[in-house]
Amino acid sequence: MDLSTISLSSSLSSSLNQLSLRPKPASLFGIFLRNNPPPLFSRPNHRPIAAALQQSQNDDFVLEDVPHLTNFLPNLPSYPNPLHSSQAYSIVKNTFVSQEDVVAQNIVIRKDNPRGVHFRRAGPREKVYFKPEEVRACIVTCGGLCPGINTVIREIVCGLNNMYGVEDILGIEEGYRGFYSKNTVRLTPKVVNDIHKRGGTLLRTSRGGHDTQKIVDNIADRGINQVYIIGGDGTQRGAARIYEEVEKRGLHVAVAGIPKTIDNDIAVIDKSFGFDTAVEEAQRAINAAHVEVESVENGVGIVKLMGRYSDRLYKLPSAGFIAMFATLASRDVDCCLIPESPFYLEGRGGLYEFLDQRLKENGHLVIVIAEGAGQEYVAAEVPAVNQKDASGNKLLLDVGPWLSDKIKDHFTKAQKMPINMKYIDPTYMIRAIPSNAADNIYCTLLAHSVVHGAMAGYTGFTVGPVNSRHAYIPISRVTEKQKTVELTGRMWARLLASTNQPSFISSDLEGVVQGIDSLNITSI
Ligand SMILES: Nc1ncnc2c1ncn2[C@@H]1O[C@H](COP(=O)(O)OP(=O)(O)OP(=O)(O)O)[C@@H](O)[C@H]1O
Ligand SMILES: O=P(O)(O)OC[C@H]1O[C@](O)(CO)[C@@H](O)[C@@H]1O
Ligand SMILES: [Mg+2]
Repeated sequence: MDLSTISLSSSLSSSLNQLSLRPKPASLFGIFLRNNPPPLFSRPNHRPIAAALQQSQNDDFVLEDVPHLTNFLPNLPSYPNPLHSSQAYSIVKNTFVSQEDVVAQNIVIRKDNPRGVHFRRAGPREKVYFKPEEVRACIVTCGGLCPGINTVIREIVCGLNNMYGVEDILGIEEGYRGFYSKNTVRLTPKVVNDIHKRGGTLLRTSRGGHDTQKIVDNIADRGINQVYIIGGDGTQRGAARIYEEVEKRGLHVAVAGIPKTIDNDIAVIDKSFGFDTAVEEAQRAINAAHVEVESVENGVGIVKLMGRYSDRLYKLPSAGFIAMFATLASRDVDCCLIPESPFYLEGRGGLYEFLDQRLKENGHLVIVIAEGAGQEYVAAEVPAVNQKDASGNKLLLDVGPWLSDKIKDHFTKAQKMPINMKYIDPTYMIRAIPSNAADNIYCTLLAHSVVHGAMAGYTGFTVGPVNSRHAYIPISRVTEKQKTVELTGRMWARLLASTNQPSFISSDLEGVVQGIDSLNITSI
C-alpha cells in the first residue's frame, strides 16, 4: 500500500480502524495542499501507528497533526474566510497561514539530526468551516484559578465577534458541571469589556463533575457548535473525552482547549499564561520576608509557593517552576526547595548545615519552598488520610509549617540559638490577581489562535507557543506527560549558581536523579 495515500483521523483514541483512505493530492514537503487539511507525515496520538508510519516514510520530518471536522464529516462545506474583507486583516500581507507552515518542536539541532516533530502553525486559514451567522460558541473554565483567564474569555468573545462577526456566544458557568446543571449566560463584547482587569474567572470554575454524555447531550440540545475549554491537564483530558464523543456522534462541533495552569507544568508549550504574573507577585512575598528577616537578629524567612505534584499518572514529583523562577528573579533567596529535588535536613550537604553557615555569615536568610516539596517527610510525621479533591488530585500536606517547626527546633535545641522565624504563605495571592501586561498580550494571542483554529474546522486541539510560535497541538500531547524542572538541566544549575545552595545530590544519588530525568519528556 502506498503510504502517501493514507491519512489518519487523528482521533484521540485513535486505533487502526480509524485509518481512512484519501485520494493522493499534490504535495510539497509531503504536506497536503487542499481544503481539507489531512496531512501526510502526520503523527496523531497513537504511538505504534505513528512509529510505523514514520519508519515506512523513510523520512525524518514528522507532523503531529490535530484532528479536523472533515475527518468524520467529509462532506462539510467550506467558505472563504471573512477576514479577507475585515478591517483589521484586509491589508495584512500574509493574512492566512499556509497549510504547509509548521512549527518545529526542537530548534536547537545539529546538522545531521533528524528534522523531528512539528506542529501546525496557528493562525487564520483561507477557508472556514462555519458560516459566522450559524456559529453558536460556548466558553467554559475549569480547575484552579490562574491570572489571565478573564483575558482569554474576553479575547475569545471579542475575537469571534470582531474578526468573524460571530454574535452568539454563551458562557457555561462553574466548570464542566455547568453544562448540565446551570443556565448559560450570554457573552458579548460589552459584557466582557473590562473583565481582564479582574482576577479569577467571570464564568466561575469547579473541580470534578465531568460527565461526558451529559455534557455532549447538552451541547447538542443547545445547538452549540464551537466549544472553548479553558483549563489545566485534567480539563484538557475532559476536553479530549468531549471531542471523542462529538466525533462518535458525528456532530458538527469544534472542540478547542486553551491550556491553563499556574504551575507551568504543561508539556510542549513554552510557558502557560499567568505564570509570569504569578512569579512577579511572588516577588512581593519574598521581598516582604527579606525585609522582615533583615531587620531582626537571626531572622529566618520561609515563603511557601504553589507547585504541586501529580502522582495520579506518573508518581513523579513535579512543578517547582514558580519557586524556581521566583527565586531566580528575586536574588534575596538563600535556598529554594522544589519537589523535583529531594532535600535532606541532617548531615553533610544537608539543609541544616547550609542554614547554619548562612545565618552565621549574613545574620538572616530566606527559604522558598514549593508546596509539593518534602511531602514524604511531612507524611511520615503528620498522620493524615490520603485525601483527594473532587477531580481526584491528591491534596498536599502543608509543608510550610512543618519546615518552620523543624528549623526552629534545630536552631533553638541543637544550636542553642534562638531565631526570628517569619513564615509567609501567599499561595492564593499569586494566582487570584489579574494578569500583567505581558500575560495579557499572551492571552490575546492564545484566544485569537484558538478562534482561528475552530473557525478553520480544527477540533480536539489545544493551542500554545512552541519556541515562540503559536501552534495547534494534539490534546494528548499536553496531557500525557507533565513538564518538570530537570535537575540535570541548565536552568536548575543557574539557580544553584545564583543561590549557591547545596544541590542535595550526594554522589550515590546522582544515578537516581539521572534516572528520574530520563523519564520526563520536557524540561526547562
Ligand atoms: N481524566 C479525566 N477525564 C475527564 N474529565 C476530567 C479528567 N480529569 C479531570 N477532569 C475534569 O476536569 C476538570 C478540571 O480538572 P482538575 O480539577 O484536575 O483541574 P485542572 O484542569 O487540571 O487544572 P489545575 O490543576 O491547573 O487547577 C474537572 O471538572 C474534572 O472533573
Ligand atoms: O486549592 P485549589 O483551588 O484546589 O487549588 C490548589 C492547586 O491548584 C493549582 O494551582 C494548580 O494545579 C496547584 O498549584 C494547587 O496545589
Ligand atoms: Mg491539574
